[in-house]
Amino acid sequence: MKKNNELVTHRKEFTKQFYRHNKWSFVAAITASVLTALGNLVVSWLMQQIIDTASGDAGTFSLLQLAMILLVIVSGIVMVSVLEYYVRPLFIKNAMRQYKDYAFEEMAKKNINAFTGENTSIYISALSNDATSIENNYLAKIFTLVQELLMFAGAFALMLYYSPFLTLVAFLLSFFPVIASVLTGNRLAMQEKQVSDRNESFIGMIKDMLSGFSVIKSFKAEREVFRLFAKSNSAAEEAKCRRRRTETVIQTIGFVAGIIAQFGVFLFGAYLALTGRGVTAGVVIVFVQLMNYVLTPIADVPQILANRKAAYALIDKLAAAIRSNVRKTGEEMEPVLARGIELKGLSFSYEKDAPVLQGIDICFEAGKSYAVVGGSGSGKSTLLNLLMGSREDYEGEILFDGSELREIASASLYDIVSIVQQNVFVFNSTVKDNITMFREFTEEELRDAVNMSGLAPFIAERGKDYACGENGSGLSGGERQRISIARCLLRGTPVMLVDEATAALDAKTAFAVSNSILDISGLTRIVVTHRLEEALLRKYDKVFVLRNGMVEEEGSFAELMERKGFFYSLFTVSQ
Ligand SMILES: Nc1ncnc2c1ncn2[C@@H]1O[C@H](COP(=O)(O)OP(=O)(O)OP(=O)(O)O)[C@@H](O)[C@H]1O
Repeated sequence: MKKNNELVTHRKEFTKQFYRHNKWSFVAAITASVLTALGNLVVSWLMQQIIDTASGDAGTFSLLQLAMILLVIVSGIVMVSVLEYYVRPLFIKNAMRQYKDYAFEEMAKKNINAFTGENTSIYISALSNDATSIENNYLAKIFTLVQELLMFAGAFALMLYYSPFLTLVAFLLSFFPVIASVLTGNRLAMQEKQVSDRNESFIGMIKDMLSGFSVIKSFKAEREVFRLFAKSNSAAEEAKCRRRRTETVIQTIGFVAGIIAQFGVFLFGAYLALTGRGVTAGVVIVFVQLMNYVLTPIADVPQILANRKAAYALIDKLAAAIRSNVRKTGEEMEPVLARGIELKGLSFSYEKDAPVLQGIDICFEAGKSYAVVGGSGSGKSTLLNLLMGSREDYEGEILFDGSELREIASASLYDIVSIVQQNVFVFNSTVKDNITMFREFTEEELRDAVNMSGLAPFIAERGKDYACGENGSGLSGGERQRISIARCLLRGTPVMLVDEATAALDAKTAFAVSNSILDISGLTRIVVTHRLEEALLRKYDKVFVLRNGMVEEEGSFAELMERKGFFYSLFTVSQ
């Protein structure tokens, strides 16, 4: 029950976006729908008047007067159409733009590592196919719904006014279409959700195929991958096919039941007119027309409501995905580190009963530099990721100047720490944009970051407006890493985490870059490294040696070497 309420609250946040700063176009579009419905009803009334006046039955107006009324109505309909032309697309455009903008803003609140662990296809599908479905089946249908319900009520009132008896007959004959609609409506919602789920898998498949294209080619796995593609493609098309079939069934049942009801009224009305029971020819013809206005909503409304339900399911799916892996808002902090970062009894595991870090007690003092070394899988990257606030499900404490990491607001945390990672994402833009991350910095700040990261020769040769290409396709691995280091240096955070940042650089550049990072004074540096180079290791204030998720040894390079323990053997093997 609580979960249901939460779902509805999250959904409301999303549906609110349709109307935010968009109320007037919504009201105008609804007004146009109301006027269209009224126009249609008045046209029916006019038709009855014209037929009865022409066939000699007593009418209230002369033919000339009726022609004048017709002129007024037609002008009115044209004006309403013009209003509709402007406001309906305007409402839908703003609604969808705001909906997607909101979804993106909410996605940006997720944890720093959220999209490395989650299936991202759900978001791509939600902002493409699902959004189109919501636009067509939910938003555009609001106006159809209003128009049809009004026409239904108006037609029913007019029918009662013309002949209560014939209305009763019409009511009984409408029973079939009502049953038919209700029976088929709900199936559609279920099938729409299935279409969305299959689409999501299909997008995931395409994403994998494109990202792993070089692996597929080099392992000659095209056939095998094509088989997977074809399976996923076929499943997505099957789901759409089933939905289309259900739509056809709904339409056919509605059509047949409608014909039975309409002709039943027509024949019965004709009988009443011929036997002189107070029903004119005009009334019979108008009844057939009004029956349309009654039957169309009976056929459409359950389908529209089912589609609304389907759209809600799509919104709920996106809302639930967006609400997971979100860092809760915490306290604001000054962008400084005065004392240091303390880890107290820190333990963490990705999966139950498989600890990756166990009972770690470390103090990183402000302004000093630390190396974290250890064998592959010993938990080095996990430690850095935890310091970046990627997870909150650790045991023990991570204290920044005494404040628990979980309680620090994301914005404050990333003003204090920044990370240079192994895998560098490069945007399809210039080198300068990739270093500044599209923000403004002074020329001097930029020059310093470029010099320290070892990018200066590259920029001197290609210029800072050099286009990096999609995901840095125009750059070497080393150049990408230098961009990442420059990015981090430019941010100027008091804490810099470095995860194997120099792995892709040649030995000489790697040494120069590491050296310049180690020479910055006042910066707290925690560097994960596999490169066990004495000249560099001697520059760290302390080296922490991890083994099976625990701190096996700690001390300066000289102390560790003297101890002749685990580090000593790691170091000597690597030389
Ligand atoms: N997202 C994850 N889900 C589950 N297990 C993970 C995840 N990331 C890492 N692990 C596991 O946690 C352990 C520690 O990994 P981590 O990347 O922290 O080690 P590392 O010391 O940085 O290794 P390397 O030097 O090879 O990069 C490994 O056994 C790894 O398989």
